[in-house]
Amino acid sequence: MASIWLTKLLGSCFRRADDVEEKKHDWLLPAHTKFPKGRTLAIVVLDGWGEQIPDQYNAIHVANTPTMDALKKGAPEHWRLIRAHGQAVGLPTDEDMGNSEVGHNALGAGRIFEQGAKLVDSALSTGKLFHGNGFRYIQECFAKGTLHFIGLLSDGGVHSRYDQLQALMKGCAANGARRIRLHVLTDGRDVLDETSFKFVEQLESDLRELRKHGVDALIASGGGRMYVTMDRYENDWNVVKRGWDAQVLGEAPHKFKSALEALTSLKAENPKFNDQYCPPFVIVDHGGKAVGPILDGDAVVTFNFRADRMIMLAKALEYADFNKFDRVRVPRIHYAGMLQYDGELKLPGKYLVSPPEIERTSGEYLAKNGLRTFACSETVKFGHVTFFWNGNRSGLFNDKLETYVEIQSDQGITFNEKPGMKALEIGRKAQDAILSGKYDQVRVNLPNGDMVGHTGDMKATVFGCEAADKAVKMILDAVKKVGGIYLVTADHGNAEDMVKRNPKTGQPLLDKDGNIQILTSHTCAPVPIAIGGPGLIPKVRFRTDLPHAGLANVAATMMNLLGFEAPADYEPSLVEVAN
Ligand SMILES: O=C(O)[C@@H](CO)OP(=O)(O)O
Ligand SMILES: [Mn+2]
Ligand SMILES: [Mn+2]
Repeated sequence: MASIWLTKLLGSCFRRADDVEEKKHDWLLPAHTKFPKGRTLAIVVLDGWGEQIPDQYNAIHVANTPTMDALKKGAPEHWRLIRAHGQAVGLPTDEDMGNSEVGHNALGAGRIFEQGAKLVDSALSTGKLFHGNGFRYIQECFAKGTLHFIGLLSDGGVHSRYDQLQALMKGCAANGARRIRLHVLTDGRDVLDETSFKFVEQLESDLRELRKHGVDALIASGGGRMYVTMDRYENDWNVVKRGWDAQVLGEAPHKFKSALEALTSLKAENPKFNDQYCPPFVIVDHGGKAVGPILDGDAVVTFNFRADRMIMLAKALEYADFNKFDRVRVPRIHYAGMLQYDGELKLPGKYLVSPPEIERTSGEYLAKNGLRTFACSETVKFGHVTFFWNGNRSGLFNDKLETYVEIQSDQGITFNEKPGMKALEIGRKAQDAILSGKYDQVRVNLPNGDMVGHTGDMKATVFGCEAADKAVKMILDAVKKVGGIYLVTADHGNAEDMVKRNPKTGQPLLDKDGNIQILTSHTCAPVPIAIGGPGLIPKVRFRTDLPHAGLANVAATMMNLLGFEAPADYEPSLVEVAN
């Protein structure tokens, strides 16, 4: 008896040891038979830098960008285009433009995951959303409290989509919500400027419909996404505070009877009015009382599926211990995010749809294989090369092997005011990291094409692209000095197209006053990828058998360039060594 017991025990010990061994083995990347190890690899992501018709509305084409132009001459062996939008990055359709979250997720994870937009679509269409724990949690407040929705009023599909909000409101009403308040953030960044009017009209009509069915449903507050609530990476907490005051406290410098009146009056008052920077406003009743502050016993849903610009608000709503601004009054609420926005912080704790499970990212593999990584950008893009790159996971995998450096972004300005942004500082930090010999991978994001492109200011965007090009040169020079390798790419298009075009002719579209319609959003354009540097062994070239490759093919490429085979389930590497 005892010996059987002992055999079993020993057996299980051995099995456990085997399992551990297997786990460890899983993480070890085999050495590549052709690509050597030990060459510093610089990875540069030009944010918002796509390939488009080379005309006067293409800021990258107009800009003087000798470094990027020289890389292009390496085509087709060392320069090519890859997909950065639609299904290639896990978005619902090929009509969906790319964005930083899905772009950097794909770059870092080496595989295509169904992204938030798609997961929410399916949770809504199957009705699964209304049966989950997150929904039950907010539902507990429906009988006595108000249900508040806070999010981006847009159909851009980058942070949110209006049809999802519609389905959510309807579903909540059908499942018992009796009082609903909307706290809207106007867009103008993923959609054309001043489309806020159209979205507010649509929302008012949907709320009227709900009221007909006995639901007390109203817009309670509003503000522009870049000035109210949707800051990211803790660049400027004042942005979140402005939103808090309007949404929670029911206080704002501007008070109106309706959201449409708010937009119309604010625009009439200020010739520079635009959707992105609309000041905060509160809707009041005839007695001047805010119609929907967030109170004890209420439920709150942040309906954006994208993470970065919801995390700060999620912290303010969820953390008992919070010192970023004076919340004045902290209501006891049931709060759920559309998704969980940060997998490491488990923030928020309750959510309506489970986020994509982006695991085994390249960053984690590199750390497990002892490679040393340096990642850097300025605040507004810092999380892109860290948090997004690592599958929406904050923090380091290994603090002995990784260094993440954030350069503080300018605060309180629109980036056309200082279009150079911190590109040269990022270039300098990358240079130092490369020359130090302390890192195997040095990874940066250069924000100009995107952040300045979003302002719609052509001249400033041209300047910004030139600054980014200079930073690329600084990095390439350092790579040259240490005999390293570079991989330069982008996460999606933006600066290469500054006007809305007729899809058939490619000519710019005019608005009703005859002015060219400015495009502030991302695009569906492919993006360049270039490799090179003295560390690249002879005869390395891009494969020609992957014409539809996208951002997800970059991680395996990078692992090869570092001397490793990529995991078998990663999208294939773009490079080969010719015979
Ligand atoms: O600024 C943002 O939030 C988006 C556009 O909505 O841009 P990016 O995906 O490049 O971060
Ligand atoms: Mn981007
Ligand atoms: Mn952008």
